[in-house]
Amino acid sequence: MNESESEMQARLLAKALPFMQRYENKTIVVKYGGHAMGNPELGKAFASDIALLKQSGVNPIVVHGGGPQIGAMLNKMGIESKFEGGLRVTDQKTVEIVEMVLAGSINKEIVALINQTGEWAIGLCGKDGNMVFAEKARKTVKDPDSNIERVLDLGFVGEVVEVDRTLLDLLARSEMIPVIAPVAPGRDGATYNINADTFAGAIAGALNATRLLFLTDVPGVLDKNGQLIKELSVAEARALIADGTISGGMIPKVETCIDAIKAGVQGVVILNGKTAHSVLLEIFTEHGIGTLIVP
Ligand SMILES: Nc1ncnc2c1ncn2[C@@H]1O[C@H](COP(=O)(O)OP(=O)(O)O)[C@@H](O)[C@H]1O
Ligand SMILES: CC(=O)N[C@@H](CCC(=O)OP(=O)(O)O)C(=O)O
Repeated sequence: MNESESEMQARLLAKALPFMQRYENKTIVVKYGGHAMGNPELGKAFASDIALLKQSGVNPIVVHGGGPQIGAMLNKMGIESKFEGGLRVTDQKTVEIVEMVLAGSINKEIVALINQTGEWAIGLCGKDGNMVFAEKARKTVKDPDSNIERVLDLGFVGEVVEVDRTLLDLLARSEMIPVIAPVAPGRDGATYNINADTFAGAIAGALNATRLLFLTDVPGVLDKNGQLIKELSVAEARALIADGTISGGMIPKVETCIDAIKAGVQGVVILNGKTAHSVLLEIFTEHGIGTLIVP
């Protein structure tokens, strides 16, 4: 017989009880990616996990993406998505749509899901409470043939330059769970589109978070035989990038993990967002389910 959602929740909850005090009063930043959002049942399970963290005395902060959803909206408006080095080339029209989708519909969808559990979520972006300031990203790429470095003009793609903890510290002492979209203003008055992984890393670093979780579409970092690696030091993670075991989209993700650890996060976990209740299974079980990266 298939287990119902409520039966599954009850079973996981019983297992979680012994571990619930481990992260009391600790900050856990969870990056919820656009690909993990597609399935309504998974979305509900995610919201109930975040609610349970809050009820257990943890300070959960959700940072979300929405790349595929931005792509779909741009498509509707007849605008083509273009990426360079994994980042969306963002002109003025595009940044308006990015803000509308990320800080608008997606942000409110996640807030509503968490609120449906009976908890209180509040939707924000970097602009709210002067939380995050960005500046134009300065990215370069190396031409593989000539080896010449080229500066990329990505338009309104930003890098975080400043995080002010005031609002997040205030919310940590309240009933509210912050849900943050990776959009931030520049000191120049422009609005910047920031990669959600990078944004989550900057927030977690500024708060010296105990854990930063990256929900993705694989169980974690896999070794050469496709087996999950349970724990990695920064040095081991770098070695896996250098020898090609870590490739593609996993490279910037692991690099973001390393940057977050350098910025003061105690441990970063890459885990499968497509597993129901993955947050609960990571935080409230003895060994977690993903790859833990530590200093
Ligand atoms: N060693 C590795 N372990 C796990 N995934 C890897 C590895 N090397 C490359 N990848 C790829 O990285 C992908 C995750 O990166 P990405 O698609 O950018 O994540 P997201 O869209 O969730 O931000 C995986 O789906 C996998 O194809
Ligand atoms: C600069 C840049 O590329 N920004 C991303 C922001 C959203 C994001 O990162 O969403 P996921 O986590 O779902 O990929 C974008 O425009 O798609």
